[in-house]
Amino acid sequence: MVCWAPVRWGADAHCRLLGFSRIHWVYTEGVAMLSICARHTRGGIYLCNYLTAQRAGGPAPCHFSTSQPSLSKDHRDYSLPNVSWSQNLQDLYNKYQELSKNGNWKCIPSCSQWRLVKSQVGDPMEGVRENRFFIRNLDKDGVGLECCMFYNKAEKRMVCIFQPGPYLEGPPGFTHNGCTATIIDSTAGEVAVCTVGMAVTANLNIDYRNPILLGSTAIADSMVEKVDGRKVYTRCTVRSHDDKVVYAEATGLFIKSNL
Ligand SMILES: CCCCCCCC(=O)SCCNC(=O)CCNC(=O)[C@H](O)C(C)(C)COP(=O)(O)OP(=O)(O)OC[C@H]1O[C@@H](n2cnc3c(N)ncnc32)[C@H](O)[C@@H]1OP(=O)(O)O
Repeated sequence: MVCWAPVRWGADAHCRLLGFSRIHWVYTEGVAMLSICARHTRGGIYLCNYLTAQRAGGPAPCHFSTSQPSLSKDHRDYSLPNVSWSQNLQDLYNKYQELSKNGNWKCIPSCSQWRLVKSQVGDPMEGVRENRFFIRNLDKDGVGLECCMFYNKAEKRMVCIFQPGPYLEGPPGFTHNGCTATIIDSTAGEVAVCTVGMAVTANLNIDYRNPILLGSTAIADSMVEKVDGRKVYTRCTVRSHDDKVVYAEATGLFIKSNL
């Protein structure tokens, strides 16, 4: 069975989770979302330049990254703790790892997938190209998004514990709302995909309740509310690590892929 997956967080892991044997990587939102959301970050500008250069067939700018992975390198699992993690993030990670021991929760690995793919469905970057894991697209630990997702199949629920870094600044000292939207979209999208198979976002409504301080630890808690044919209705709440502050509430509609 073939799974057509967009370049997303853990898509590879999910395809395996869902029992797909082959994975074809399809370029979808990467460039568009990077140019909107990541433009505000130094790394984002590098990435935009890099992707623009690639599309034009030229070389990547040399300032893109000093630790740019090579295609032959093993993939790194970005969901593992690193030194930039705060104690709060580490504590939450430990909590969900503990909950995973009885099998109710499952930690979702996130990989920086770099694959050689050929255009199969009108890929705008035809030929050989490189794919990156969008929500963790800065190689340097701690400057972008540090995060890890946990899935609960019985509850049709996905949580993403995360810590936004300084390159994700919107209002001074606080997280850009585009970043929060990305986390919500990714977390809700993941639970939709885990529930029905490949699906894409058709609609996302977000109420931003409170700003998220950069460097703080938060949780995006998403669940599937209803499946109606190809339509998957999800709900997501983003709150502080101690559940005291609600940062955002969202509903999302995902449509199961026909492919
Ligand atoms: C591991 C991977 C994680 C995945 C996370 C995914 C997160 C993403 O960012 S995905 C990328 C961003 N999203 C996209 O690119 C999607 C762009 N849009 C599309 O491709 C299409 O519009 C698509 C697929 C959503 C729907 O098109 P299509 O397959 O033709 O279905 P269509 O017949 O129009 O709609 C199916 C049903 O959904 C409803 N629907 C579609 N869009 C909407 C909408 N925006 N609002 C409400 N209802 C909608 C239709 O009314 C229809 O309902 P019904 O069956 O009751 O008549």
